[in-house]
Amino acid sequence: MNLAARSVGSYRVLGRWGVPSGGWYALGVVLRTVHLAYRYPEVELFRNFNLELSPGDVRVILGPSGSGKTTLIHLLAGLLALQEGEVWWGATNLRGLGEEALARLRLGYLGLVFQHHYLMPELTALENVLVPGYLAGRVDPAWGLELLRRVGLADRARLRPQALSGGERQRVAVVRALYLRPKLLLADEPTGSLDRRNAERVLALMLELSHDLGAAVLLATHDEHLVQGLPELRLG
Ligand SMILES: Nc1ncnc2c1ncn2[C@@H]1O[C@H](COP(=O)(O)OP(=O)(O)OP(=O)(O)O)[C@@H](O)[C@H]1O
Repeated sequence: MNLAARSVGSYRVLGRWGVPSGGWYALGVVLRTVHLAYRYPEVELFRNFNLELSPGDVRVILGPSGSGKTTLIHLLAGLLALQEGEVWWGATNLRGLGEEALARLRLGYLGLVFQHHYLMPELTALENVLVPGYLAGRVDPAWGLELLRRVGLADRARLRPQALSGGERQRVAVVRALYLRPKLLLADEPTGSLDRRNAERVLALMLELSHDLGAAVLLATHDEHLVQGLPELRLG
């Protein structure tokens, strides 16, 4: 698979044009970090971390185990309290948002994929895909089925996770994350528990579907080989 040949949108660096933060400029930005820093008592993970994603952009966060990838994804998702710096989703600064406002915003704005699929075992593949729809009051089985078809799983829609392969489960998780057409997809080692062939397939489908739905993608992984050719930032 030649990922380098895939359309990955534009790659821009914060401050390249010296444009000030906020205002009209923020409308075209899906995710922005400004001087982000994080440390645990024993270790500083990153400092002055600046990142900007526009609609359709794809960026990889590369780093070895323990370099802070998961911590960074959690900060960007608003799942971990900020220490220093800012995280913006479009024109909204996450700092100062209450839990309830953040949860409401997250539902429509953000898709999340983790190494583990976190599918609900008692629900079918299609029902799992529809879970965000129930939470947001936007249940559309035809759309869920269409997305499953896009990742080659239309004939698996009525099966429960235990009847699916690892790669199939992860494709369902990707579809669930994209069901509400989020502006931003954050993926933390989404292929970490798959073999090479399945990892490549899941990654390719995730990028293709995100691209078609207009979502910017930030993907954290330690696997340099898998993401060769995609624009990257390094931690650690
Ligand atoms: N709650 C915590 N308290 C103290 N240290 C922590 C905590 N969570 C993570 N760490 C440390 O911070 C560092 C970064 O952890 P993190 O999980 O973000 O890295 P990672 O790059 O995602 O690693 P991996 O690829 O192994 O999942 C590690 O050294 C970890 O031990």
